[in-house]
Amino acid sequence: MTNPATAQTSQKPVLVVDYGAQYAQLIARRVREANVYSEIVPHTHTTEQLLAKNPAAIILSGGPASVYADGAPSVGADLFEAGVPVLGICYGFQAMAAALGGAVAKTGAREYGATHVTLAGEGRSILASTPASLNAWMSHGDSVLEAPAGFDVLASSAGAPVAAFANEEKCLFGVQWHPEVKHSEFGQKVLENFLFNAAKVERNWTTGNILDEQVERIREQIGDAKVICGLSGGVDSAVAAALVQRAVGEQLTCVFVNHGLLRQGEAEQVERDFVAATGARLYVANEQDRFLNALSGVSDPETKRKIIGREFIRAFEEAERAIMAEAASEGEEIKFLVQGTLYPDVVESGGGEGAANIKSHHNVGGLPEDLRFELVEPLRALFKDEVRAVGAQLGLPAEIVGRQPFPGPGLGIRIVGEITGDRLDLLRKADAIARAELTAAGLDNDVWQMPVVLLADVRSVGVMGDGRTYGHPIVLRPVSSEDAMTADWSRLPYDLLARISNRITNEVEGVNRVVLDVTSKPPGTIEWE
Ligand SMILES: Nc1ncnc2c1ncn2[C@@H]1O[C@H](COP(=O)(O)OP(=O)(O)OP(=O)(O)O)[C@@H](O)[C@H]1O
Ligand SMILES: O=c1[nH]c(=O)c2[nH+]cn([C@@H]3O[C@H](COP(=O)(O)O)[C@@H](O)[C@H]3O)c2[nH]1
Ligand SMILES: NC(=O)CC[C@H](N)C(=O)O
Ligand SMILES: [Mg+2]
Repeated sequence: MTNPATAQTSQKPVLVVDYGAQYAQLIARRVREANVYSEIVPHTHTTEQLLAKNPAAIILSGGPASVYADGAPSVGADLFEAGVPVLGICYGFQAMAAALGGAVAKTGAREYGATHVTLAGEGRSILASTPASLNAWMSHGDSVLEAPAGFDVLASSAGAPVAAFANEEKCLFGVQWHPEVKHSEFGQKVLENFLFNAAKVERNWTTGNILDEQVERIREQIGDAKVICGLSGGVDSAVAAALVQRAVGEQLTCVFVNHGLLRQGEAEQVERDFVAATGARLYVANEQDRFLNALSGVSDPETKRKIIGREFIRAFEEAERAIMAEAASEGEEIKFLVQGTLYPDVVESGGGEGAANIKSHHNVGGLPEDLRFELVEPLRALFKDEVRAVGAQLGLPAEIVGRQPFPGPGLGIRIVGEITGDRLDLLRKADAIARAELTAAGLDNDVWQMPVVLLADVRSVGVMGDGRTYGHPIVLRPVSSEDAMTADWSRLPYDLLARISNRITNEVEGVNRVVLDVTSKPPGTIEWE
C-alpha cells in the first residue's frame, strides 16, 4: 500500500513491513518527516518480493501476535543475509530475534505506556546522542530474553532485559519500544540514527503538495457529478469539505446530521461558524428520533457504534432525497459521499494490514454493508496534525483548524451503559460545565481533547445536605496528544479540577462523584467505548 499522500518517486524506498501494527503508517510518516521516501508493505511479502523493490532500508513494524504462537507472521532469516539494513520495532524486533536464534518469551512483566529504559554504557549505534536513560513508549507483553549471537545489547528496561540490540557489521538493529510515537523521548533521533548513521540513506525526498494533488484526484474521481459531504463542525470534515469545494465548487452540498448525541450548543455553532468560514451550502438533518430509537436498550459499545454508523448513512440517504427535491433535479442520484476520515479511524477499525479491531469508528468499521454511496476520503492517509496544516493552507480560520476533536458517535460512546434522553441531558450539563471551566482557565490549547464520560451503570453512595445519595460518577478524561494514536493524561491544575468537580456535583442532579482518568494510551484509549 503506497501512501496516497506521498508523491511517487524513483527513489529507493524505505520499506515498512506491516505486521498488523497500530503504528505502521506512523513509522512511514516519521521517515517522511526525515525527508526520506517510504512505503508500507504487508508482512505477507516474501524476502524476494521485498528485495525486488530495491529498498534502501527495511523497518519491521509492531503487531498484535506473539512470535511463538501458531500461525504468527514471521520474517525469513534470509532477509538478514541480503545486505539491506533492517530495524525491528516491537513485534518486528521480537520476530528478528526469534529468526536469528535469540530467545523470546512471555515473562509476565508487561509494559504499556511510558517506560524507563536504561542504556548499556554510552549511547552508541542507533542510540547515539541520547541520554543514559530515557522514557520510551512501550506496548508489549512478550520480551526478548537473549539477543542472537553477534548482537550487542544496547539497552534494557524492567520488563525487557534486551530492550534494544545491534549487529553493526550486518547493519541489523532492533528496539522493543516505539520510537515512532511522539511520547517516546528521542524517538525521531533513534529513527534518524538508523536511517542516516547506520543505513546511510539519502535525505532527498520532500512532501509533494498534498493540497494540489488531492484537488486533482477529487476532480478525477467526481467529474461533474453532485456530491454530499458529512459535515460535523470538526476539523477533519471541515478540511475535507473545503478541499472538495475547491475541487468541484457548486456540485457540493454539506450535510450536518443532528443525531441528538451532540454537546450543548454544538448544532448552532456548526451552522454559524462553518457557513461563515466557507460559504458552503449546508443542509441540516434533524434525526434525533431516528438515532435514539435505534439505540434504545443497547449498551454494548461495538453494537452502538455499528448502529450509529448505519443510521448516519440512512440519514445521508434521507438528506439526499430532500436535497434533490429542493433542487427539483429528478432522476439523477447523488453518488458520492465525502467523509473526513483520517488514518487513525481506519487503523483502529482494523483496516491496516492485519491490524486488530480496537473499535469500529462510525465512518469506517461502522458503515453498513448496503452502502450505496461511493466514498470520497481525501484525508484517509493523514494524521490530525497534517490535516490541521492542510486546513491552514486552505485558509480555514483558527477556530476551526484548532478545534478539539469530537467523535462522530458523540455522547453515545460517552455514556457507559444504555443511552436515554435523561442520561444525555445529564451528560450534556456536566460536559458544558467542564468545557466552560477549561476555557475560563485559558487551557483550551493545552489540552488535546477532554471527553466527559457518564458511568450510567455505576452508582455509589454519597452524602448531600445530611442525606444519603446514590448517584452516578462522571469521569474527566483530559489528554495530550498529537495524532490520537498515543496520548497521555493531562496534568490539569488541582484548583481547576476542584472547581469542575464542585460545580458538576452541585449543579447536575444525579451525579455525586467526579473522577479523573489517569491512564495513558496505550493501554487506555481516549474514549471509554
Ligand atoms: N454530526 C455529523 N454530521 C455529518 N457528518 C458527520 C457528523 N459527525 C461526523 N461526521 C462525519 O464523520 C467523519 C468522521 O468524524 P470525526 O469526528 O472523526 O471527524 P470530524 O468531526 O470531522 O473532526 P474531529 O475529529 O476534529 O471531530 C467526519 O469527518 C464527517 O464526515
Ligand atoms: O469520528 C469518530 N468516530 C468514531 O467512531 C470515533 N471513535 C473515537 N474517535 C476519536 O478518535 C480519537 C481516538 O480515539 P480513541 O483513542 O478512543 O480510539 C479521539 O479523538 C476520539 O474522540 C472517533 N471519531
Ligand atoms: N506492540 C507490539 O508489537 C506487541 C508485540 C507482541 N504482541 C507483545 O505483546 O509483546
Ligand atoms: Mg468529530
